[in-house]
Amino acid sequence: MLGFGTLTKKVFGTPNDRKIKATRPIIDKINALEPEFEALSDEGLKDKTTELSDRAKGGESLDDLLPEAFANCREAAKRALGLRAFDVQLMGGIFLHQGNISEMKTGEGKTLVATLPAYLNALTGKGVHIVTVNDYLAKRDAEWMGKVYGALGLTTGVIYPQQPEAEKRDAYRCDVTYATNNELGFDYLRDNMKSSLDEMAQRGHGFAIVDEVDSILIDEARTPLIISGPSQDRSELYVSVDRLIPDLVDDHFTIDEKTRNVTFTDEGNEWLEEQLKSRGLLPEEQNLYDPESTTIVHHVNQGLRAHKLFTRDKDYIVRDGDVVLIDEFTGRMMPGRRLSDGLHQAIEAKEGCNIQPENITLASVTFQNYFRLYEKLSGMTGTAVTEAAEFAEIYGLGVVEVPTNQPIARVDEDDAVYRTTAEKYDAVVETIREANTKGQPLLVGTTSIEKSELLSEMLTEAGIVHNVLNARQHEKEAQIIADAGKFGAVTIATNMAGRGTDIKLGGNVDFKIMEAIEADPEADPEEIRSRIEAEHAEDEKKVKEAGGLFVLATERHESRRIDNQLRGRSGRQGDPGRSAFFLSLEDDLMRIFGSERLDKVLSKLGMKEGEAIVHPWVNKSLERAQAKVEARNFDIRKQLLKYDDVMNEQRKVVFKQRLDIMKAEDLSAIVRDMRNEVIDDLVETYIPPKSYADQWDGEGLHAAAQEHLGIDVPVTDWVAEEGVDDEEITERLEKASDEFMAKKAAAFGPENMRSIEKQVLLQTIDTKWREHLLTLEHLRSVVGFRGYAQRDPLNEYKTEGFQLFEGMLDSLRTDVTKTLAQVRPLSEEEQAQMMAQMQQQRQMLDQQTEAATAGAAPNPEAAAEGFDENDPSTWGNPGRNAPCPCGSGKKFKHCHGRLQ
Ligand SMILES: Nc1ncnc2c1ncn2[C@@H]1O[C@H](COP(=O)(O)OP(=O)(O)OP(=O)(O)O)[C@@H](O)[C@H]1O
Repeated sequence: MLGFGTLTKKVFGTPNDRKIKATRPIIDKINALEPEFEALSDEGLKDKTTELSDRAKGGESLDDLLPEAFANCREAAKRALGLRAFDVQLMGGIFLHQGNISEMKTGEGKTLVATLPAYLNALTGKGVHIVTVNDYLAKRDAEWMGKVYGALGLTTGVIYPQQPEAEKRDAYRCDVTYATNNELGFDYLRDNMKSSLDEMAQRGHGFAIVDEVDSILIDEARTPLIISGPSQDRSELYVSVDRLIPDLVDDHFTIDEKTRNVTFTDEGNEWLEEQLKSRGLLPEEQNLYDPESTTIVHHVNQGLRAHKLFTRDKDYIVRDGDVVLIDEFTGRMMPGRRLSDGLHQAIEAKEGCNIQPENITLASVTFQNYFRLYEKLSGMTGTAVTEAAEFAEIYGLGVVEVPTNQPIARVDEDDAVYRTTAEKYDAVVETIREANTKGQPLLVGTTSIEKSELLSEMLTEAGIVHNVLNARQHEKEAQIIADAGKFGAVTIATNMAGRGTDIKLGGNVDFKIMEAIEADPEADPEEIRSRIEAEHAEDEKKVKEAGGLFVLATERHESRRIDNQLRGRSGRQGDPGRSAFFLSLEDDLMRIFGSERLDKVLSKLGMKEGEAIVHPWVNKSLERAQAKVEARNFDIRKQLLKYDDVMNEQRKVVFKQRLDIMKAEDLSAIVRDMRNEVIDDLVETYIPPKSYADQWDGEGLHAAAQEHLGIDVPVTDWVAEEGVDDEEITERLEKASDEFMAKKAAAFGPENMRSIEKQVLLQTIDTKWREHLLTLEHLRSVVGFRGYAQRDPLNEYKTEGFQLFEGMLDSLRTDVTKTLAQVRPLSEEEQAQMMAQMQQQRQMLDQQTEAATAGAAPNPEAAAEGFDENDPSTWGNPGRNAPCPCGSGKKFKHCHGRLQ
């Protein structure tokens, strides 16, 4: 019987059906244009691009241009790749252009789909970014689809790790740029650490098409991108905080062993405030709950955790003066691993070890916030519906299911559950043997490199010839995939065989042709081509008769999507195929999340050794377990985003200001405004409003003017004058400092002065912003501990985060004014010294950034590594006026530089 819901869907159509129907007239238009575009010459296609682009720039809407643009792009792909986009692909492209997520089943040709909206949107002249999950795909797609854009007269770029700066900038200036989410995010962060516009790599964020959108915007969204570097030495602080901890008594704090958190009681807080003040760790006028106290409170918390929650020889050991962590699951030492947020340093202080500098965040952004920078965002995936709610909530993206071109012919079997891992693997090997005997190609999915190798050993023992695709076999990836669909092939893979792994039944014909040409370079390539194509058709037929590709998975992943992706390597473009999951009660997912009920039911059903239970109920129960994990992860991400939103708003303000400063020719007005605000503040401090003249502190103001503005003016005389008020004094100070700065500008030359102002502004913003990031991190870890249990930590974080931000802007003004008041032309000697220092710093930062980008912990010693004062080839490019790296004490130009 049909439920009421199903019935109404049948009568009115689902919202998805309606969206699909709405594209029909557009697709008809594109199809009707086909003969007209077929008739165009190759040049004609490019001319069409120029025409469409002119019309777009002239104000015609992209929606109006869509049919012609899609028709042109389809024609170009036909000529360049021999692929004619199917109607469902056009449909997927329309949804992308409209800023949706197009859900298209695995193997439906999403790579080609992306070219349609990318081309249309690139007509505006703003670059389009196509985001892939890994570097291999970015490169593959840029090369593959680059032919289509080339035929249309557009340029294609690709971004990759450690790319030379100039090349990277060019790639971003292409019409369409392929890149991974990691590279895009890091480039954005790095750009906002640059000091001039032409050093910036990216040129804005117009339209992005995120391929495999759920993996990028959902799986990876939990880990923020971070560029870090070492901070200043704060060992003294750790030691002073550490001395305080043993004096705490039991009713000062509570400990929660489960969450590994500590909280101070009201009494504890009172005691702490007093102690911190008496030890000079907290200014007298400051309260423990002031936002300014965040950092010290954070360190006290970490000190307390170090003492009460971390036990020597259980959680860590002390070896050669280092604190080395112990893995709680394996009991092994983890040298080199460090606890974050100053906790490791707190333990070092507790053990009297050397305190190593902590790494601080120089810049950070979550993928969620990076992608929200784009004016228009869209995505593609094989499997989004499981996360539709999250896409709508966080990114405002709708998900539309696009029908498949051909009905899916793959048979997905119910899971087979065994009692033990050993029984499972026995069954896996047996099943592989059966399929292999009839020649059906197999892709066997495993969850780790170790497991893939273990299974490989078993197959070798069983005498089954096979290939292994895992990170160790990275180099041979393309070849292994090209062979995986051949008659009788067995390929064991980790989840490297996921998105983008395009396994062709009978093998990859292009590879076969290439091989044949290489084997016989004398022969006519065209002849080889037609011969191999004919042979390949036979191979393909044979494999189809054997049942197509069989995907056999040996474990379920935490996320349903990853499982579906693995299944989707089979049954592409309507091909026959089969998929099955073999599991055991000892699998991680079953142990951790499989409900006890499952266990009971299975034993009731009476599992016998070596026998599997296959029942749809088991599948449902497992999916529920997976859904639970997904829901938990979703909550974590939402929480992360809420906290990150606070920083995100501030980051946007700061990055925008930076950009404005970089763009500005002349910042003297801004700098003067800052100076005047500082003067207002000074006058207000020393000559309080509505106060009597005898309360005025002329001497204080005199000293402050000297310190902050660099001017020595007779303030004490001024305040003694008859009829002089605060306004008058403010004006005199403004005038005096204007004159002082004007003289300075004349000494430097106006042009130099403008550039000094710019550099000082940028550098001060950067320093302040970094300090602020650190304080925000600390704030985040302390809001939860605050004694006010009834307050919402997130709200606390928002309010205090805002106050800290305002405080940062205030101190920014003061610092810029002070620094500019102090700058003076340098002697040649000083200049040389400074240049050398700056260069060293820059090199160090670059190296650290690279290290952080590569995912490795930045190693402060790395900068010195490789440098050898006896070997000029290790010196890089020393400045001509810098001290010679050989250590002679002479300038480079007068020493080794002379040799060049
Ligand atoms: N219009 C077309 N006509 C014929 N073949 C096509 C067409 N579009 C794509 N294909 C082929 O379909 C295969 C799958 O393409 P692609 O790898 O882009 O799929 P996908 O949707 O990205 O799959 P997955 O996400 O599972 O990797 C490729 O071999 C491609 O050449």
